[in-house]
Amino acid sequence: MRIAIASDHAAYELKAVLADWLRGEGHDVADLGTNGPDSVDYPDYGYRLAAAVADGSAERGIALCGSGIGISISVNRNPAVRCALVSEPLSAKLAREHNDANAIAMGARLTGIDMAKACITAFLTTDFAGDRHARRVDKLSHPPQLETSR
Ligand SMILES: O=C(CO)[C@H](O)[C@H](O)[C@H](O)COP(=O)(O)O
Repeated sequence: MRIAIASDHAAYELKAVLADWLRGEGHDVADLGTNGPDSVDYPDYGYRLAAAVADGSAERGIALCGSGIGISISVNRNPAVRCALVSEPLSAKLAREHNDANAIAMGARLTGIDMAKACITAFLTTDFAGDRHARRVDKLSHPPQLETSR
């Protein structure tokens, strides 16, 4: 599978471990940075990851920061991406089955390597269940217009 992976400085070491592991599993991995400990801003990497998923160059995205929160928020600013913040495999499985998530986010300061691998395995091997969930996911692409303040 074509997978894009990106992180801020808080998660670059976890990203490197996961990218190597995914390549060893036979996946085509695009590492979108960052690649060192220098402090960077998670939205820059979240937006980059989201663009790769949205334009189809990646089928799935994996976003990492210290908690997973900031980068998941930034990835989800792209309307073509449904990014689930997960910390255990059942959530990753449900994100696929019920939400057709095309990205997951995790926190390197909260989630260890083995747990991150278990989440990714569930994310990559679970199909979308469709049916009633398809109706709901479709609504995510058509949010109501928000009233503008006067
Ligand atoms: O966005 C986050 C929290 O919501 C991430 O955990 C960031 O990695 C974190 O904020 C970075 O913090 P730092 O003190 O600049 O390393």
